[in-house]
Amino acid sequence: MDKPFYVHRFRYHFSITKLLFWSLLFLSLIYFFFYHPPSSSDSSRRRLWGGADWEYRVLHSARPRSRAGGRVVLVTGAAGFIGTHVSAALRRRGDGVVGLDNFNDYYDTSLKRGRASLLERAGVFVVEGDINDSLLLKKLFGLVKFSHVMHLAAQAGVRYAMKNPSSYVNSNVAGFVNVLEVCKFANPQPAIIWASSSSVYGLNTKIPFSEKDRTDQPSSLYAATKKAGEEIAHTYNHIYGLSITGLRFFTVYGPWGRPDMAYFSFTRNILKRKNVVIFEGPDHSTVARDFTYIDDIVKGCLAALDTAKKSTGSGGKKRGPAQLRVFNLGNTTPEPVGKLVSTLERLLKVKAKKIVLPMPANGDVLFTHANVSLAQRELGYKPKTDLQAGLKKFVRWYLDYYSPSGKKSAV
Ligand SMILES: O=C(O)[C@H]1O[C@H](OP(=O)(O)OP(=O)(O)OC[C@H]2O[C@@H](n3ccc(=O)[nH]c3=O)[C@H](O)[C@@H]2O)[C@H](O)[C@@H](O)[C@@H]1O
Repeated sequence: MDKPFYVHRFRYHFSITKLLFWSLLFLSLIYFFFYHPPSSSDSSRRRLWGGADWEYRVLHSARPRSRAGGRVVLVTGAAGFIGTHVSAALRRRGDGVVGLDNFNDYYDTSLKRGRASLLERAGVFVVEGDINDSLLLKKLFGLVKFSHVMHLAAQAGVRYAMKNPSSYVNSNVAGFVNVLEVCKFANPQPAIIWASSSSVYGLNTKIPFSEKDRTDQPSSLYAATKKAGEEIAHTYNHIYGLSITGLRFFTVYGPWGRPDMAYFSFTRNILKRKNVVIFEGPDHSTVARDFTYIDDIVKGCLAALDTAKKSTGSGGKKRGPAQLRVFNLGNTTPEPVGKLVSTLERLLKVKAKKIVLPMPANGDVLFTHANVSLAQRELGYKPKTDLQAGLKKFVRWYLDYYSPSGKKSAV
């Protein structure tokens, strides 16, 4: 028997509604996943900072212990290796310190979180955010009158630049410009001390490397972005009167160090009985580095900050010439990578499984050696820790940190 007319009509409407419902659901899912990736949206990034409690923590951290003449320092890359040690040292002597770090996953983020917890206990709040986030930087400068910016946030590592070139441009060029842009409008403008690198000497063969030597032959994109930073610093100093000091660090090592660096990964591999690859130069020549211990670097950073003159601009305009400096901070005693390995073997009491390979064309240079006479004259910089003594402290920290009950050592 034929169904009544209204039954057909009802079925027809029902299937149209169903079709509409599923199409809308499908379209909204496409919109959600393709146009709204949850991890990269501005709003989700912004949720990491802001609010009354957050502001209180920033202001509390920024307060110097002695109100008269205390410095107030923004340390970018504060959860990084050098950033942690410098922040802790500034706080120990009574300066106001606010840290900033994006906690990216270039290496083990739990190590970065561990460093930030140490700083937290020392009275330094590490704001989670990116140097490319202008809103965040403006907010921080709106809350706090920073006298100095210690800009240590960067994409580090020489060889990784071949794998992820854009991260170097993003952090070391765009990020640095963003920091300087905010500093130029700040009132008062802060003095800026920032991390350049020994890698700017590139293919320079004149040794030891002096600040007067040529730096126009970078051998890696990492080096090129650090060299670009030095040129950018010149521009902001020239146009806006920002006082800027660049520090060329030479292969810095020590407790709470970077797992991507040779001394750290060699230690891990030796203990795990894995191979350790030692690069050699042409005709079996040794590759050497002017390995510099973290405590010497921290002293150099603090001296650079203490001798930095004030910026001269205001309201984004230059009012007079400002200080522009570059210093080598090295150890002055290059050591072959083979000696790094034999010292670690002795300290760890384990024989390394060594493999010697020709250095691949990966941006590495054969040799670094710092002439630090300028830093000695102007900053009173005098490195005191040799490789053996420095590695001993590193190994002690490493064994403690990675022991089952570890992760408690102080900076
Ligand atoms: O001084 C600097 O400017 C730079 O120092 C280090 O760069 P690098 O000297 O290459 O430090 P490591 O990665 O620890 O390498 C040290 C030496 O070990 C060698 N190496 C590294 C890894 C490896 O598996 N085998 C090996 O022989 C490298 O060729 C290099 O000669 C840092 O990683 C950079 O961020 C920093 O800017």
